[in-house]
Amino acid sequence: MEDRIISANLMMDEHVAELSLRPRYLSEYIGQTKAKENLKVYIEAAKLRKEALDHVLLYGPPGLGKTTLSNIIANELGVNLRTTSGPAIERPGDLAALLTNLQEGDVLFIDEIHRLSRAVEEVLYPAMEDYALDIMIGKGPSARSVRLDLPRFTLIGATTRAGLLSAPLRDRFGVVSRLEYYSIEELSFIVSRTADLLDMSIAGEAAEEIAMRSRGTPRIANRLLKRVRDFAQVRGDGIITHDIANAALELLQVDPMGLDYIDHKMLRSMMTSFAGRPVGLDTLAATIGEESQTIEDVYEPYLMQIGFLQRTPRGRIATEQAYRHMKLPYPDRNP
Ligand SMILES: Nc1ncnc2c1ncn2[C@@H]1O[C@H](COP(=O)(O)OP(=O)(O)OP(=O)(O)O)[C@@H](O)[C@H]1O
Ligand SMILES: [Mg+2]
Repeated sequence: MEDRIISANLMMDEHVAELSLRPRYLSEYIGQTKAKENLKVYIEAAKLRKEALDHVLLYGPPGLGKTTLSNIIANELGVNLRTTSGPAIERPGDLAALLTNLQEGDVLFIDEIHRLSRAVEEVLYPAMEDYALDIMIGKGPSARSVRLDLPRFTLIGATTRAGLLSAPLRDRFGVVSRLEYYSIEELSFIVSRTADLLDMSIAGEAAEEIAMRSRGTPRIANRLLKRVRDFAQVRGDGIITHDIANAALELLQVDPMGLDYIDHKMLRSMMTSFAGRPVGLDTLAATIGEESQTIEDVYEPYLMQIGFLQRTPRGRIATEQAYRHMKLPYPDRNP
């Protein structure tokens, strides 16, 4: 799954490239109007009052710009950003060390915050609520708890799976923003912006073509653009025309809706092997040889977003639109 060109997850060799493409200020951050407008007000207010920004939870599918947005928030506030992730904080002491090293107003960014252990989470509650750290001194009957004051800081948590967050943790975020898939227009803009940054020459229609096949995800758009550029340099004169973009995307086996062979395999199997009847997640997973979790987290959200797949109480079904896309006859359920 990881070598799918349309995977929204970060690939091994993309870390450095992404750094240079990340917008640094809200004004450069394309789309996500709702989240952006809200944050703009909160950031402005925090700066006016010279207070730390309320804790922020960002959630949504991979590659939509959660990490980017956290960087921007710290930038706009003009404070330091410390970055860590749920799995990296193994013991409560690790978190305590991070917290005591913060300065007034700093942002602590915890990626994959749904993966924090219970014990670590418990340290986080008083830290978020009262800017305090409760530590135990000594052992056995003489042990006592001491409360340490922490600087006023902002926690930004990011997760692709908000449903896995415990209620007490979720409740402690004052600002909760859900990132949405991007429109074709927004993605075209992102593609053009990236092309500019990388000194590429690209036609408007080519940018739009790449945008249409990027599954609403900037990370995928940027990746497709780079692969199309390779093609333009080898097969053409380096300029990305609409024809070159189409030919390259064809070769990369990303169809006009951004679906690849695994999406096709899954849809075709629902349409033929199961003849359009509702299919349970596990059955579907076994049939196409993928894990249920992967289907649920990675393939399904986009297929549902574009109206190709529906979840019903009895299982997953492909919609009429999906049949049309796959050029298969839609089973008539009301003969
Ligand atoms: N609004 C945007 N405008 C322009 N580029 C963007 C935007 N959002 C994301 N990008 C680009 O997409 C890439 C991926 O974004 P980012 O790493 O922030 O996603 P993420 O939501 O943190 O993903 P993950 O869930 O994998 O951590 C960035 O390198 C950036 O270049
Ligand atoms: Mg991220």
